[in-house]
Amino acid sequence: MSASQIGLMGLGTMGSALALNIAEKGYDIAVWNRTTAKTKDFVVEAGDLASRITPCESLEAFVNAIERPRTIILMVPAGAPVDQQIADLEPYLAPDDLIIDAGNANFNDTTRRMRDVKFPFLGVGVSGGEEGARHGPSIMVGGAKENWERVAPILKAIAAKHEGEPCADWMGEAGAGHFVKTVHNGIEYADMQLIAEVYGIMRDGLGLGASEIGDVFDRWNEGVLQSYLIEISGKVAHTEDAASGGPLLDIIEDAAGQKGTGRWTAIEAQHLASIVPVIEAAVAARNMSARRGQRRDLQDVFGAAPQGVDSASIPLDKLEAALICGKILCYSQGFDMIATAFAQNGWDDNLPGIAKVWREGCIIRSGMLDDMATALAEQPGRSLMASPLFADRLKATEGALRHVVVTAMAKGLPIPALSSALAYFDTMRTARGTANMIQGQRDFFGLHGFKRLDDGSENQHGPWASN
Ligand SMILES: NC(=O)C1=CN([C@@H]2O[C@H](COP(=O)(O)OP(=O)(O)OC[C@H]3O[C@@H](n4cnc5c(N)ncnc54)[C@H](OP(=O)(O)O)[C@@H]3O)[C@@H](O)[C@H]2O)C=CC1
Ligand SMILES: O=C(CO)[C@H](O)[C@H](O)COP(=O)(O)O
Repeated sequence: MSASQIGLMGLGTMGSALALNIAEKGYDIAVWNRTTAKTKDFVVEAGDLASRITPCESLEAFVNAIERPRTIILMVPAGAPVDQQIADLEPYLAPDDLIIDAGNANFNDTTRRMRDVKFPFLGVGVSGGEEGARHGPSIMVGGAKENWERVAPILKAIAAKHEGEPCADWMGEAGAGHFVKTVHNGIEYADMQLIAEVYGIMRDGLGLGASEIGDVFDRWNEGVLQSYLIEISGKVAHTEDAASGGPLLDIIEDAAGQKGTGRWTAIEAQHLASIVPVIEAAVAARNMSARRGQRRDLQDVFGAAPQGVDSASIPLDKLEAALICGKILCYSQGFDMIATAFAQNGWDDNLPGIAKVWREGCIIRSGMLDDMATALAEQPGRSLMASPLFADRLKATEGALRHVVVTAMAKGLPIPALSSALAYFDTMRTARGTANMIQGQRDFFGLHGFKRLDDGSENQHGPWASN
């Protein structure tokens, strides 16, 4: 067989799907996996595509199977496995061979590797789960532009397409690709949490069954909320469990797992002094979900909080509008965070380009992202919330969000992300805030100084009243 055009290491869920996608697009690919048995199984399961795949049992054979200058994709867990794979490859590589880390790396690690790895290196975020990797993911590339240009044809070929346009693009230098993927995942957490909260309102407040809730999500998926996450939420709610004969959703433990990318977004937001409270609320909510024992204990102490809500008091169209409002606010926070990080890192940001790459293939793909790409292009440097289209949508839905938050909170239904979205909106649309009190307190106890509004003078102090 002639040399493969590309190599891929790590034939897990994502790597094997990506390798098949690459082969299907007409590229010859060499593959290697730590556990050799999986490599053998993979080729058997590749069917007709096996003719384009060169399975390798040793790293040396793998590297030698790839045409030079080589391109090698790593699809292994973040952290030490990536460093280990790079170190193991090093003795076999030539100086112009390109390594692509396509896993969910922490962008700080990617920036470090970009500096320390002796070979051209790209940090690439891939989203879409197994199905996306197999048939067209969203691909966010970071690193030197000339390295992106080396692999752009193949990455664009395997990416999802929006009206023919590939959802794969260069996000910027260094760790920019993995940074954008991290914020994507932060938004993914927030979007999922907002959906889970309206599910909770329907289940515990309105007393709807799983299948009825599935119908609601199906209907919403025909409107402004059309998205992959709403679509799969409908499917999850409709699924019956053969063993119990009831909805599968009802017997799934209410403790969410997490691999850490949402947490990375929240941590990075704090480093940047960026404002992503809905994402932070979603990460906290996953953490709270995992404390099942503590929640049971506190329910014993205080009694169960959720009370039924009169169905007339939260009509489903208001709930839909509240979700639309919360979603716009959380995406707005995510885009603001990317803009802040890119400015601090000296990377050129292209927020409309990022929204375009997210339109198809990724977990947060939705109709709304197309509108966001347009809105962000119309007003560069301005928050999505202030764009004419989304300002109008916020004005049209803000009342519903307020109504749902007030009603749900009055009944003790937990809605950390929805309520945080509303608090963010109210804070950010209030020109005269309350931090003058904090500045007064800081100066009172620590002489930290304040700025006067009347004459603009800085670093002013009391005197403060003594009683
Ligand atoms: N699953 C998903 O939906 C998505 C995952 N990702 C990211 O893609 C990457 C891979 O995830 P996924 O395919 O789900 O993971 P899997 O657990 O399915 O597969 C992991 C792969 O990495 C290999 N591996 C694990 N540890 C090491 C190591 N120390 N050295 C060498 N190889 C190792 C495994 O080999 P072996 O067979 O020997 O165990 C296996 O091939 C991760 O970074 C993940 O965060 C990104 C987007 C979506
Ligand atoms: O990157 C992804 C999708 O974009 C992965 O599915 C991600 O690993 C899911 O994250 P978590 O396990 O933390 O929910």
